[in-house]
Amino acid sequence: MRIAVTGKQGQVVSALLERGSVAGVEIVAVGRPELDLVDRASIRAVFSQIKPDVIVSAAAYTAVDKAESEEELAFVVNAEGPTAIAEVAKGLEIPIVHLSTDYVFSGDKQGLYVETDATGPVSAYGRSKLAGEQGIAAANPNHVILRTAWVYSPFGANFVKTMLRLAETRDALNVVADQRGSPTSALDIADAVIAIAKRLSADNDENLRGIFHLTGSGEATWADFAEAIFAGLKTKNGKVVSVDRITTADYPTPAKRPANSRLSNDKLKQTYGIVLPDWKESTKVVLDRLL
Ligand SMILES: NC(=O)C1=CN([C@@H]2O[C@H](COP(=O)(O)OP(=O)(O)OC[C@H]3O[C@@H](n4cnc5c(N)ncnc54)[C@H](OP(=O)(O)O)[C@@H]3O)[C@@H](O)[C@H]2O)C=CC1
Ligand SMILES: Cc1cn([C@H]2C[C@H](O)[C@@H](COP(=O)(O)OP(=O)(O)O[C@H]3O[C@@H](C)C(=O)[C@@H](O)[C@H]3O)O2)c(=O)[nH]c1=O
Ligand SMILES: [Mg+2]
Repeated sequence: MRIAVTGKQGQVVSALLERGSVAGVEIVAVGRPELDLVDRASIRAVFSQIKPDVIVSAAAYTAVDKAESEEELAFVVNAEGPTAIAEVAKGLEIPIVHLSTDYVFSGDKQGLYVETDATGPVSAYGRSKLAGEQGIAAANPNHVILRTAWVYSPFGANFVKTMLRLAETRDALNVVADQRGSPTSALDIADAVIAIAKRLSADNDENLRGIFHLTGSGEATWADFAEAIFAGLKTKNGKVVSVDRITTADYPTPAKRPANSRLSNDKLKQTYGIVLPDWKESTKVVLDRLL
């Protein structure tokens, strides 16, 4: 099976390239310059040459704060581009698996978010990703939209790498303790995406299509996540960094973030039998590679 995935250096595309060889699946990464999400002509040209069985739409404008001042560009990259890719997939009669985000929700709900809950993004990034979900669903019924969250990995830019970098020069860090979600390893996402892509290309069942939540098991605040990272750092090289637990109000940012980002993964478990490992276990795996 051949999977075309958008982007070249991103976390999820990098994880797919690594995990694809383990799973015996050919992964073809398509990104700039051949495929630029702001250039519709490049989107139409590239996939018919690759002849994939499934397209994975992983490329995105992910700079959450910067998107507040570049909302138009975020919409082109996160909504118009992926919608055009879904149209291409429709023309090729193949499924598209698209990555979306917890940031499509407001964070005001008390419990876990399920797939049918009302969306209500509170940031430009979240609005652009929601528009992407809607465009894809309208363009190609043969789609799976995977809402994940708090992605980290040995690749690209992410919270784990930021914490380790800051730890080089600091003994204590202020980290928000009133936003709750589930850190998710891109390596675990890649394994799930490959399993889902295999099922989709073999089975037309419409129950396999639609929106699914896909996050690491367990939950944490960003402060909990930072503490787990620094616990791993201490074990590895003895460096001690303490976390001062602060509120969102004490950490002003251009973009608002949901206070509650916790997503129920029951639908994915029931439909596909997929459950991601606990975030603490996967954090250790990533720290082992980074340290
Ligand atoms: N990171 C996170 O915490 C979360 C991410 N997601 C979603 O998961 C998906 C994967 O995220 P992640 O791997 O972390 O993303 P990254 O930020 O690591 O990578 C972004 C990717 O998008 C590509 N890209 C950006 N702009 C363009 C463009 N104009 N044309 C072509 N490619 C472009 C980049 O290209 P290049 O290779 O050239 O740099 C890169 O490969 C995204 O859809 C994201 O919205 C969902 C929840 C959380
Ligand atoms: C660096 C730093 C961040 N923070 C806070 C800010 C923020 O609330 C939280 C996480 O910071 P980040 O900049 O990594 O967060 P952010 O870029 O908003 O992460 C999001 O990215 C997009 C792409 C998604 O789709 C989301 O699921 C989520 O992963 O931690 C601190 O409290 N202290 C710090 O030293
Ligand atoms: Mg960020």
